[in-house]
Amino acid sequence: MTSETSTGQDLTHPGNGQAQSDFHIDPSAVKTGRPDRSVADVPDPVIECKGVDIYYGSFRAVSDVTMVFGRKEITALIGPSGCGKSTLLRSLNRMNDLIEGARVAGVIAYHGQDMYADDVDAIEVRRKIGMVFQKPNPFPKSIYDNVAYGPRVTGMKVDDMDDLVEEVLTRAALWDEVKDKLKQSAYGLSGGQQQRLCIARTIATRPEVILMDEPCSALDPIATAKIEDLMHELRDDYTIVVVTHNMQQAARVADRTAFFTARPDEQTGDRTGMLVEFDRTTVLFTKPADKRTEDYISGRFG
Ligand SMILES: Nc1ncnc2c1ncn2[C@@H]1O[C@H](COP(=O)(O)OP(=O)(O)OP(=O)(O)O)[C@@H](O)[C@H]1O
Repeated sequence: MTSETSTGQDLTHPGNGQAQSDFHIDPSAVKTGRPDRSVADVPDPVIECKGVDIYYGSFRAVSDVTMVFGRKEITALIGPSGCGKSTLLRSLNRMNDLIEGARVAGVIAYHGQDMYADDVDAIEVRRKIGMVFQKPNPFPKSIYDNVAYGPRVTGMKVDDMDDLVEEVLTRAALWDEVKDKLKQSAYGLSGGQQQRLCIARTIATRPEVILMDEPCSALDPIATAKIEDLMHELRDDYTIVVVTHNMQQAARVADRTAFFTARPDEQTGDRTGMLVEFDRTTVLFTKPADKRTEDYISGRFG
């Protein structure tokens, strides 16, 4: 079988030109990834990582990551279990601060400012850089109050909360499904609806960046497709970073993809995560520069 992307690249022959019957990426997924939008050669940085190491106590979980997250782009972090994707993601809005013993070395800058500098307020960082988790985790409150919660507790100036709730739920592609039951418990929603509510809750405080940690892994394929559609909608206004185990999902949604792997740390012997390759998604999936990337995306590793 020979399949081609919209750019005419042969997806069954990634990288080295050898036929691979076990190539796991659905070529049509790559083809439909970003047909409507070209991706700049160089991202316009919102968040920059420079020589980032992340530790849990003395264990170095992530080693020497240097990469940028581009404005109004979706960046996917992929790689085998334990390579530090979630650890890196959590460091991008100082969520790791909440984990005992977690520590970041190197620089993570938000619009050029070191977000770990002494005078930076971690709460403010998390307001600008929100996070959506793997398992939908609405508060035990009404649908309305889930959305209103963030603006209320952060003291955000809101002219009309009803308007904000409607706007945000509309933006999260949920309004039509919930507009007649706003006062009902969020727990009455399906998993996919709950996840869209969590996205609504995140954007209610007007962040610039949304971090998503495997946002669809607890969802069925239909709910997953809705979240992916929503991500496509949101990228017009937000910078999104998504951790996913699902390579097809990275190929479908992401402008750029970073592939990580884990290798024994030269200093400690522990397995530490490292960035192998970071490129435009279509390039990474069709012409990976590194053999390890090629092995991973072709299903021969991890
Ligand atoms: N809270 C923690 N305390 C100590 N070690 C941790 C903690 N969280 C993660 N780790 C370790 O850090 C390394 C990276 O884990 P992380 O969860 O970031 O990887 P991952 O690539 O996201 O994995 P997965 O795909 O399985 O979710 C692993 O060795 C893991 O055991």
